[in-house]
Amino acid sequence: MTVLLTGLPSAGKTSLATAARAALLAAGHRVEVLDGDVVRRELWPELGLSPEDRERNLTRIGSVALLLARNGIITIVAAIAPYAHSRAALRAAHAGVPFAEVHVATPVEVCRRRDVKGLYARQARGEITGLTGVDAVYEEPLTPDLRIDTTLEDVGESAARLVDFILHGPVLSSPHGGRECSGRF
Ligand SMILES: Nc1ncnc2c1ncn2[C@@H]1O[C@H](COP(=O)(O)OS(=O)(=O)O)[C@@H](OP(=O)(O)O)[C@H]1O
Ligand SMILES: Nc1ncnc2c1ncn2[C@@H]1O[C@H](COP(=O)(O)OP(=O)(O)O)[C@@H](O)[C@H]1O
Repeated sequence: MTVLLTGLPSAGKTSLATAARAALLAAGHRVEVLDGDVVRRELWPELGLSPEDRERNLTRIGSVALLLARNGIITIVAAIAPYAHSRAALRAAHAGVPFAEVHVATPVEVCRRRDVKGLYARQARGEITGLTGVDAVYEEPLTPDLRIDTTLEDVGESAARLVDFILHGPVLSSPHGGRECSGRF
């Protein structure tokens, strides 16, 4: 199964992926995390943040995710993935392999307060432009398989909901592997 965690910078994607991985490993599952920030640095440092490169980034992540997922590894992708059409393409590429889109739906004001990497402050000071959710587009998922607003819970609570969804939610529980195989996409 591939699980895409999509959301704004500082929404909580990396924290949730890391905590969910630990819980799933402890329960005996095989798990990998593909974090946008990490694969960009280690696998394709030539990609920037233009719309074309963001699309390429998700396509490449999707290829790796599919290899892992179809070999029985729970693959958690933590990426901003700002474009609805790129996310739909990722889902479509998983034909026959369970796939779920999880919107880490933390509001931009909360993300700005967290500002883990100082990006919101840098954008406000005019040092960078094209920050997703501020002056670059983030197309909110309209029908995600799961939505997690991290505003009112801690990482452990949100991660527990994510793990429960992965192990017991409709995607893996369905005899057809969730809606990916339902013909809607
Ligand atoms: N302008 C701007 N907009 C968005 N993000 C920025 C920007 N500049 C740097 N960064 C950092 O780059 C990380 C990009 O992560 P992704 O690969 O997940 O992005 S994308 O899906 O290709 O849009 C992203 O990682 P996360 O903070 O973990 O989400 C940012 O830390
Ligand atoms: N319920 C929660 N889920 C995830 N992160 C949370 C939550 N509550 C607070 N946070 C904090 O929000 C920040 C999210 O940062 P990070 O995971 O790096 O975000 P992203 O990968 O989306 O850029 C972390 O400092 C984390 O501790």
